[in-house]
Amino acid sequence: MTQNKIFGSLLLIAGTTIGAGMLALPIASAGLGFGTSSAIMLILWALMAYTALLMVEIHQFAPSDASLNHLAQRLLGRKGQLIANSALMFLLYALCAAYIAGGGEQVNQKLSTWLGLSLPPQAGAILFTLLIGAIVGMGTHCVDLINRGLFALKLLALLLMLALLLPQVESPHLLELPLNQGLIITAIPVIFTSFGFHGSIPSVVRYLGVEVKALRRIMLLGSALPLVIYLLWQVGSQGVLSQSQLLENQSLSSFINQLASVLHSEYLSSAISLFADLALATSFLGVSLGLFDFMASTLRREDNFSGRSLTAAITFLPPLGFALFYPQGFITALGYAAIALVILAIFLPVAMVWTQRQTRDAANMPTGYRVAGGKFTLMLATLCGIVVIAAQMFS
Ligand SMILES: N[C@@H](Cc1ccccc1)C(=O)O
Repeated sequence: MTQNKIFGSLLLIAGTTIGAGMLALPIASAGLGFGTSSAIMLILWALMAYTALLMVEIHQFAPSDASLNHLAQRLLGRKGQLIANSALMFLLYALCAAYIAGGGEQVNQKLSTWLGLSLPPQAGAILFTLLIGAIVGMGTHCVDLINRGLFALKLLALLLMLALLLPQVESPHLLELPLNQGLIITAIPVIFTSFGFHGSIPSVVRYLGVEVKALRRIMLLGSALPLVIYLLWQVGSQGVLSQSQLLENQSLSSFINQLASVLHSEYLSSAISLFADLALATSFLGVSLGLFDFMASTLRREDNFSGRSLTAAITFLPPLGFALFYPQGFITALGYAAIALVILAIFLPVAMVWTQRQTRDAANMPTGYRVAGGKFTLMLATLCGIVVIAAQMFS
């Protein structure tokens, strides 16, 4: 196993995590203040890193090409497999819906500033979906090539944005107290989704092989990197805008415009807008390709033009429908994604580890690697998952 592969896997995990959800962080945590929102971020990061380690514990006794579907079936039976597949489908649909709504807002914004067109909000969503849908329809190879290029650009735009934004921070903004503690409830699900990446764990295991030590390091570092970047992004955005200014903007494009208007730098506004566009495009490409492949294998359509068109329609029309009804539904859809993500990234890993530990102990098999904390931590993680779902239901 080369250092190169480890580095590649780290980037894969960090790259899936740092998506358009990051754009929602300052909007969703508006009114909470920097201190409270950072504390929530730390807790949710620890939760996600813990369950990623649980997945490593599960993968160690399975073939290196095992998918989530396979693991759920082996450890939890048909019912577990059904739950895993339904949660995955719901997660991918909700994320696509969020990305289309967010991307649509950005496209509309561009059309009005560049061409002076003022189109209904739905037009942007349709254009954005057609563009990304056409790329996904051309196949994995095409998505891979375009995604690599956009991904590299996204990282550059991110670094540039942070480098320009951080010097403008005014520390008094960062010390503001929460305006309303009740806002925590709306913030939790969105922050939780922004730390999600668990769908990529099987791909990393397949790529690296079942190397427990390396996998553990990758899960911890690959999720810690987004944590650092998110905290810097929060310092940047919450340090430039006051809590009440942040609270005024509940849509993506108005938040970006607001940031641009208080920052007296053309470059910085362009870097933020460029990063937002790239984050939306790469997230949507990655997630919709996942959904497309999932649908293609579930429906077993043939791989010809009519088969692919039908799969594309099933992949893109439902989330587009959502975005047409709720053009400002970016944050809302990210919140709903959290429900499915709790099932996939908390409940399933906990249930699978629980079963695996019990069967191995009962049969006196070697324990192998076990994540620290025992039953208590498994139950604590489950409780946190219930809190996230409850927060989404009541917000
Ligand atoms: N973390 C991603 C969302 C995501 C969740 C779960 C799996 C994959 C992606 C984002 O910020 O956009």
